[in-house]
Amino acid sequence: KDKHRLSDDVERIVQEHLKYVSEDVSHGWDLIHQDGEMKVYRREVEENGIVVDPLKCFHTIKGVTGHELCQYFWEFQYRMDWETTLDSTKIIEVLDPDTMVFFQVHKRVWPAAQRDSCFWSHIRCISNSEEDQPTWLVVNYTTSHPLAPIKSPQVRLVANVALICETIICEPPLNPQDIKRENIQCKLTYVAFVNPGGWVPSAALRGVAKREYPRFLKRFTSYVIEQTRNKPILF
Ligand SMILES: O=S(=O)(CCO)c1ccc(-c2ccc(C3CCCC3)c([C@@H]3C[C@@H]3c3ccccn3)c2)cc1
Repeated sequence: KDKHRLSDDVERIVQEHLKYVSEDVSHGWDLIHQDGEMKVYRREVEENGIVVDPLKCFHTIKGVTGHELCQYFWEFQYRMDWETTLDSTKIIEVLDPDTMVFFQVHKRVWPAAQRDSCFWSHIRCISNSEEDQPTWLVVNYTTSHPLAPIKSPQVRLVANVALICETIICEPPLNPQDIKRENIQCKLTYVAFVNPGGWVPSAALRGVAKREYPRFLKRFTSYVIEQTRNKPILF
């Protein structure tokens, strides 16, 4: 793999997420939303009076693979089909076939000032030998970039987000070619560390997060189920 200027950062953050994903949420996390298989947890954390609550979501989605979920989350061309909280998104640099930098303007959430964000976004397949299916992940991590100048009144968000997906084959048929969508499901873990980048009233931001994250995850997963329904399975 040819290295690029962010290769070491990407490697470090991916390894951090792989360590963190299995940490349990039994201590210090509040279950803020449950809808069927979807469980959304949050820890209340403030840094210099700014709410930076970590968010962790676990979900099991039937009929799609982790590769499919990560592909639709990472690929740029689908972004505005499922993302309803953005005014715009654009790729500003491609670092390698699995890593790009994008710039986004988020819809304004009154009373906060409008936020924009600049992330490197990396997709990766981690094939753990003993398991039958690999783990797929996408990490979105804030980076600065000359083509994403900070322009007031917009406030630059700081975020570290990961979508980590395991694929499970239920009652695998003897011949792998015969696997159907009803035989597969995906265990998804979504973690988001978002610092709004400037002061937002705590109660308002906590209310927005509590409403928007579950909505965002439900909309995204429903979108992927719909898009993949009649397509060949992408393992
Ligand atoms: O998964 S991603 O990487 C998908 C990239 O397209 C991602 C998701 C969400 C955000 C995000 C951006 C802004 C805000 C706030 C901060 C002040 C005013 C807006 C929030 C707060 C938590 C609430 C929120 C949660 C979900 C969706 C929108 N709003 C979240 C950033 C990246």
